[in-house]
Amino acid sequence: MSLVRTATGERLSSVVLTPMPAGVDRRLFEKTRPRRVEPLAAPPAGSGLTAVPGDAGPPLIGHTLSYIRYGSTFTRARHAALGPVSWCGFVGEHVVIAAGPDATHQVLTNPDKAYSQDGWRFLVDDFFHRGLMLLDGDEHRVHRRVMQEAFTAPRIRGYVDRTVPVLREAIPTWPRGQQIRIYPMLKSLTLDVATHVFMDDRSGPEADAVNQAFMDCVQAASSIVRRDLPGTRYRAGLRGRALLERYFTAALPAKRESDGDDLFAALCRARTPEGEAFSDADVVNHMIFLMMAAHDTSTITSAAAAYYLAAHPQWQERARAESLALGDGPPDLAALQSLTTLDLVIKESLRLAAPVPVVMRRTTKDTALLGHFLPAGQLVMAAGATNHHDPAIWTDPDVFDPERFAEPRREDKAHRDAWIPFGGGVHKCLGMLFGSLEVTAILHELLRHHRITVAPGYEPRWDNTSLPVPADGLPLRLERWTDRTM
Ligand code: HEM
Repeated sequence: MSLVRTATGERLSSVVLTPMPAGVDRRLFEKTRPRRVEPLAAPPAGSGLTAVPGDAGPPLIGHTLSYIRYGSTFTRARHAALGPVSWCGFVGEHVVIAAGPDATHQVLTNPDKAYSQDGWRFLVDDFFHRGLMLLDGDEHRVHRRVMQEAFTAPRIRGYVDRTVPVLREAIPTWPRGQQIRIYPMLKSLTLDVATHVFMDDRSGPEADAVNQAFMDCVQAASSIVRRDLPGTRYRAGLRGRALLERYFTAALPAKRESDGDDLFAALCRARTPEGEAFSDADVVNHMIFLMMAAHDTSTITSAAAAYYLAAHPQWQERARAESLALGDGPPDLAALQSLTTLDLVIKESLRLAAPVPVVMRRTTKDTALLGHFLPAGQLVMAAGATNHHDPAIWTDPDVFDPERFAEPRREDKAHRDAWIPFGGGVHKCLGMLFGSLEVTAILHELLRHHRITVAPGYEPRWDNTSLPVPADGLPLRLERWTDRTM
């Protein structure tokens, strides 16, 4: 795999994402359709199972580049062409795509303990080693129970109270009357929130080095060159990981003594009623993973929601009216939860632009998925974002229509796995509540100060090299909201 990635080159994704005229793009997408459908592995005789259908795609790289360019449009097309269980060539392996609510449900709930998190470890272990999402079985259960102590309602209330001042300081100063790339601005903001809320208030050169190390780890996790070679993102990521380990290890003794209300202090103190607690190494590993899990996903969600609010001014006005009605004081958890229009808009943004469109697993033994045979050691991609566009569940699935989440429609209730941006089963996102509140607080502050607009006809393009991020930084404009000049 590393050879394949080395051969394809470090900056390939930017070439793969080159904008093209719609007709050319359509023809290019046509080429990703399975040509010669082949079985993945022969089912055991007499098992009654069928082979998974699919195709490897171009030699060595398989369909990796198609996924980078088309993301969940690619997995949806595979679902339409080959059904809920198919396979394709991907990052030098063959991956099974589990698409649609029944297939994802079985993989995520994992009733036969046939799926492990090795699908993630294979991609990101060098940088997020022993993060909660990378653990399995009893070890994962114990670590999750301990970590839950840092995500109780009172703790989350405290994190929200630490988040809001960071947003109120930054967002009103964002430039108006010119095009801004909202994605990098939100990324820097959510990284500030994460350092403030998770690690306590820090500033100065050390904070900058720590933030840079996080960004290096995130970039390295999706780099095409997977070797410690000079000048590569991968080497920068390995160095970043080493710096983070040193930083958190050095800060740990003081944190263990502190009674702070940041997440780092909370993890040091976390203890289950049975007395289970984290070792020093556990706290360091979890902090590094949590910083990544928390800020990238919130950035993508707030960027997508800001775009949809800009593209749908009637929803923007409706959400703004509720935000203004809250008054000028800093909102607490209850106030943020009362913003029902933003809640609908965020849910619809998470449906249409899921920040984690697929989750990775690997089979630990031969198993069956919806009547198909999966051999042991098989890489599996549970493509939850395909469910978000299923016409059997959603009316006009490609249309932005937040009302679909409101009573009496509640289209999300059509199936347990209809809407799964936070995953499902034992690995379901532990930061779901805090992440949603953070995004709500960001949009609330944006709406209180600015009107958000977007150029007519603009369509976001997503780079799916790792989590989907706007390929062009998502150009929007901020105006004074009292202006009627849109
Ligand atoms: C909109 C924001 C977010 C989205 C869409 C999101 C999505 C996800 C998804 C899909 C998973 C499941 C991965 C899997 O099954 O393999 C996950 C796991 C996780 N997330 Fe989030 N996440 C978000 C925000 C956050 C935040 C803010 C935090 C922490 C403060 C967080 C912490 C975690 C943790 C610890 C796990 C691993 C859980 C486990 O393995 O038991 N996430 N997230």
